[in-house]
Amino acid sequence: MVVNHGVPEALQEAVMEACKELYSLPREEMAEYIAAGPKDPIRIGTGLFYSDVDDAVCRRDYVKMIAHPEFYCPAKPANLREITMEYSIRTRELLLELMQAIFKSLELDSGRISEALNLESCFQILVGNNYPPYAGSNQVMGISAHSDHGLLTLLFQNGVDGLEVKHNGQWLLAKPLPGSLFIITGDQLEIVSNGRYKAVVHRALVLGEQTRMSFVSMIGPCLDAIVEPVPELAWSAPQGMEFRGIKYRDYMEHQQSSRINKKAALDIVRVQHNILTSQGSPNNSTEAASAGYSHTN
Ligand SMILES: O=C(O)CCC(=O)C(=O)O
Ligand SMILES: [Fe+2]
Repeated sequence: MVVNHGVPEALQEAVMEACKELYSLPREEMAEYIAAGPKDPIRIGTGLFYSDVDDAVCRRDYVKMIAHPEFYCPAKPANLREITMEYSIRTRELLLELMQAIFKSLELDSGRISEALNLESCFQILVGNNYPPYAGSNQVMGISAHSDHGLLTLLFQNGVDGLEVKHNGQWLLAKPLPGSLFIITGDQLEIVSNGRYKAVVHRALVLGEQTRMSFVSMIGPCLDAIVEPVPELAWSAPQGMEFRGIKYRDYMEHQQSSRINKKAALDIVRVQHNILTSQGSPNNSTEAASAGYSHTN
C-alpha cells in the first residue's frame, strides 16, 4: 500500500464515476470494443466467464485501455478521455518513482536499468473492473488467481473489499488504509530482480450485496525491451540466473494467449537448475544452467 501518494481523491472519484457511466451505456455503443481481441488497444468484456484455475464462475465487466506510449480511450462517455488521461499521467509518474525506489533498494544504478528497460517508453495499461453482486451460486468470483504481467500495478477500489493476495500459501483479504492505494508487484519485476521481488498472486472475490469496482493502472517495460535479470543480482544469487531474457511483448502475448494458472507464465523463462550431467548427477552450477537451461511450455 502507498499513502501520501499525491493522486487526488477527487480524481479517483471522477475515474470511478466515468467508469460507472461507461458500464451503463447500451451494448450497441460498446460493440466495437466488445468484439476486440487481446492485441487491440481498447477492449471491453462483460458477463460470466468460467475459470478453470479456480474452478469457479467469474462475473466481471471490464474495460482495458492502453495509456502509454500512446493513449487510447473509448469515445463515450465524453469526459472519460480527459479524466483517465490525467489519471494515467499521475499514476505513471508515481509508479516510475516507486520503480526508482525499488532499484535503489536493490543497490542498483536506477538510471542504467531504466535505460535497459526503456522506461521512458514504458507500456501502461488502465483497467476498470466492475463486479455486481450475484444472486446465484456462492461459487461466483470476480477475477481468478493470477499475477500481473508488468512491473508494478496500482489499484484502488470503491470502498467495497474483495481483493485477496496469496501470502505464505494463504489467501488474505486486502484492506486498504484510508486514502491508500494498493501496489502489486508483477512478473517483469520478478524477472528483472532475479526473484528478489516476487510477483504477487491475487484474485478478486464477490462478497456481499454491493457492487464492487476497482481501477488498475499497470506499468511494464517498453514492449520491445528484452527483460532479463540484472547481472549483479544473478552473480550474487546462490542459484545464479533464475530467468532467461525475453522480449516483454512476447511474454505478454504468451500470457494472454494461453490459459495460465496463477503465475505459471513465468515458467516459460524460468531456468531449470537441476539439469542432469552426462554422469547422471544433478548439477546446480550457474554455468551448466545457463549453457543448457530448459524451460517448460
Ligand atoms: O479487482 C481487483 O481487485 C483485482 C483486479 C485485477 O487483479 C486486475 O485487473 O488485474
Ligand atoms: Fe491483477
